[in-house]
Amino acid sequence: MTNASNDCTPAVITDGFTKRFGSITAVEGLEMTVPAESVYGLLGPNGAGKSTTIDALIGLVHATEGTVRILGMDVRTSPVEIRRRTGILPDGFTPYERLTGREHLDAAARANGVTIDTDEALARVGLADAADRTAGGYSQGMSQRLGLAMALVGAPDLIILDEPAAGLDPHGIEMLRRIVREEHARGATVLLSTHQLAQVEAVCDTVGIIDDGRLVAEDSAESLRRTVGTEATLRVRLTGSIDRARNLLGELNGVTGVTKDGDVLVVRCEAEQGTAGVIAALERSDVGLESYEKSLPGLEQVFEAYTDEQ
Ligand SMILES: Nc1ncnc2c1ncn2[C@@H]1O[C@H](COP(=O)(O)OP(=O)(O)OP(=O)(O)O)[C@@H](O)[C@H]1O
Repeated sequence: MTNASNDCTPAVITDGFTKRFGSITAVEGLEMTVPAESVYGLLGPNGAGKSTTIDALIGLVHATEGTVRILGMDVRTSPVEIRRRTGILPDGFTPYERLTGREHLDAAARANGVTIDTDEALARVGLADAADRTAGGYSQGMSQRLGLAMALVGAPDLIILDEPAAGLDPHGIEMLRRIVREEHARGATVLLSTHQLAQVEAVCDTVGIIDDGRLVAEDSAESLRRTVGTEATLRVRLTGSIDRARNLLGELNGVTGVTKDGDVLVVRCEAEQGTAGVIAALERSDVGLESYEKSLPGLEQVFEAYTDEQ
């Protein structure tokens, strides 16, 4: 399959994409750009418009207004070529009950005009032992694993995963993350849609946040974190006097607040760099530093800042 790394055309561009269902506007004027070779997380609360957007990318719904381009091609005029170069795990994937896992993969390979090592493809998603069982007897997590294996058939340039962690146990989630990283490393673009922040935090380098049908933020995960502040927090345990430590740190440069939370001292610093000074000051003093935990702004704060979650 064509390697997407040959050019830097964005893997997905939507221009003013709007989708209405009767009087309901599911998505409005979406301007989304998924850079080539990125791992892009489309994040949003329930009903935000994620699935409608993904459905438009994969040709399941047609735009009421605007355009959608995948790998440089318009979804309306090049559906076959786009389909050939794109792997899809749809939301709530359900396999054919009467076909085995192996038969599903063989069918996907035939449809893509490629030959694959079916055993290896099934082993990669942890289904080696269930290869010859009919999928009607698969659990939700096993079905999801099969859907993922089908999305990877033919080493597509763009892999679109809608709520890929649904039904997966912790081992399955670890497998999913490993596979996303491996596909990214071979040059594929991965677009995953989810309302689970942990999935995005773990693998995505670029994030789009959709809320109420509109893209409210899109940037690198790092830049988005910076928009909600650089403040770092230390939670410190001491063997000595917590009040003495509080007085000591209150005077320190770069410290914006010192409070008590039970027997834990909570120290807020302007930036991460300031935390080293706090630790050094505590170590030099006689307050007996026992342990500390550091936390930085995460995507959770970004998500809260950009969406009006109730
Ligand atoms: N076929 C449809 N007919 C009518 N309304 C629809 C249809 N599909 C989606 N909608 C509406 O469009 C809005 C966006 O729905 P969508 O499924 O795209 O959200 P989502 O972000 O994927 O949500 P979730 O995380 O809950 O899956 C919702 O208000 C939904 O009710």
